[in-house]
Amino acid sequence: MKLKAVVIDGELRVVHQSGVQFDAELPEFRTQGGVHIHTDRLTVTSPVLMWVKALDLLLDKMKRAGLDFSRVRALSGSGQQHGSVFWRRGASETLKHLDPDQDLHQLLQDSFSVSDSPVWMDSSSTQQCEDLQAAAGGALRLAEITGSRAYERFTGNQIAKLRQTRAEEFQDTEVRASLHLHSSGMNLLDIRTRNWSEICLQATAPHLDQLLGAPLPSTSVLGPVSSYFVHRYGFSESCSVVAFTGDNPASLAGMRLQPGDVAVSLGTSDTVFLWLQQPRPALEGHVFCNPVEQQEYMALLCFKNGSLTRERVRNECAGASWELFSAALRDTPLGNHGNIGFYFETMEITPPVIGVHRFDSADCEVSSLSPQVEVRAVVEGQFLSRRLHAERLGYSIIPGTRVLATGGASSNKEILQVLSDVFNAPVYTIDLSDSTCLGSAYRALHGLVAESGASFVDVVKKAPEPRLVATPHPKAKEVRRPLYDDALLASEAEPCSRSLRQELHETCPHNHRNTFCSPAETNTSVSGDTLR
Ligand SMILES: Nc1ncnc2c1ncn2[C@@H]1O[C@H](COP(=O)(O)OP(=O)(O)O)[C@@H](O)[C@H]1O
Ligand SMILES: O=C(CO)[C@@H](O)[C@H](O)COP(=O)(O)O
Repeated sequence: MKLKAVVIDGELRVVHQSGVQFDAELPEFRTQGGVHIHTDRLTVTSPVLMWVKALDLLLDKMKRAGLDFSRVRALSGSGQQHGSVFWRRGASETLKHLDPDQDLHQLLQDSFSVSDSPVWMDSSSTQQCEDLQAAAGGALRLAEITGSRAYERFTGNQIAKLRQTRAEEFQDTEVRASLHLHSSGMNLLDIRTRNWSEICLQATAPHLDQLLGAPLPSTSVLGPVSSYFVHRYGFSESCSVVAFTGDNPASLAGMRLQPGDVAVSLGTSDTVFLWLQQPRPALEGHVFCNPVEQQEYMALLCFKNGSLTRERVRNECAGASWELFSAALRDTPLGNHGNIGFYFETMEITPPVIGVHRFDSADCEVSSLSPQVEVRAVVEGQFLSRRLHAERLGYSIIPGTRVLATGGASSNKEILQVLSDVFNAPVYTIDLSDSTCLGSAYRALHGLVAESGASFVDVVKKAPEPRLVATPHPKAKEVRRPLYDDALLASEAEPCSRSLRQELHETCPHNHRNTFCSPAETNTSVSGDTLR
């Protein structure tokens, strides 16, 4: 987990990159993977001052590297979606008078009413989610309004939890705002009107709209950069700040998604997302407002047990080395001789289940697999699940489909080969594994000209095309069927958790037990006009 920056020039070339790793460079906050997992295993937070201090360190690094801040014409950014920051009363006054001789983390040390910000991995607001769904007329109705049923990590439910469980801190809070401005991940925004939903506001906290302010289009220029950054780092007074967004929407911009593409982000979380023209919210997954086309949308699935699970298996089965992890993938065959696993080490988001289950080639649940087989089992199991859920969301893999991979693990060729084989489609990457940062830079550039009507596509047309990095093995198609069969068989095996079995079984609307329904049969393929 890092705070990262990318600077591009007018030709869209990357001219500077820097990063600050939370665990290693800010050890005083004692985080693991940038977070604290609390003893209930549901509450997951990050120290808010760690993020502020990381910004100090990042800007200092950029300055030391000789970046001429005075040439930066616009900046934008993105953050993990759903990280909630609670400012203390008086913070807006403090922000107006920042002394450029001091670090931000010193200046802002008393400016937050909650020192541990709930992050995207938090699952502790189930009660508030249930209350919100009841107030909205049910989970599906809430999904129709906000694009998602109630999710624990969404900011609205975190605000409701703070109000109910820590009334004093809530009263001491001045502006309740997510660190980023991607409002559709809050369970508060009506994704069609693009304004706050009255029902959701009322159910979350009275008069919340007055505290949140009006939601803004994502191309909005918020104003010039603060005088603190002008004096401390030498930014130009005319440098524009363009509205920030969530990391996944920024990544959609950075990869310049095209019709029929599916993006698979392998960051801390694994996410799968698509460009949508018409929202079709469902009980699973999310529909967000599109970050680059104001009238359009994006669909997203989020999987919590992604990189951290692969890391755990790497540490236990591959001597903590990605090279050995990759070698294990190279040395084991596609399909893993029928060995497969489901690794939901913490409460998963998609599907909402917990537990680790390994199955051998005879579909018997086993307590362990050999190290190499375990490595392939985790990666195949994860990608199998990503594909199953993407198809449920309406995604169909057709000739010409590209899988665009991004995020830290997309630098691993062997992992991308498994992705290509399981999706039976070619995998592409962009040169920078950090499409979120690149997308934020592209959005900053677009923000400068959006008012004059220039489209995002036009602004970024000179950007380099994604590179082909993996094509499916000729046998991928044949192997895919037993893979899916395995998944469905596994779903029937004892003592697999009931909800997991149900979850996998529901994948097939025809109630087939031991065979996988082809996408054509499922009647959920996306028509040409739903994908851009
Ligand atoms: N060579 C590699 N093989 C597989 N995974 C990797 C490799 N290098 C980094 N990663 C994974 O990438 C993850 C970080 O991805 P990143 O996109 O930087 O995350 P975030 O944006 O969430 O901070 C780490 O958790 C790590 O497990
Ligand atoms: O919760 C979600 C998406 O809804 C996550 O995707 C977070 O946005 C965290 O992203 P990474 O840190 O894994 O990129």
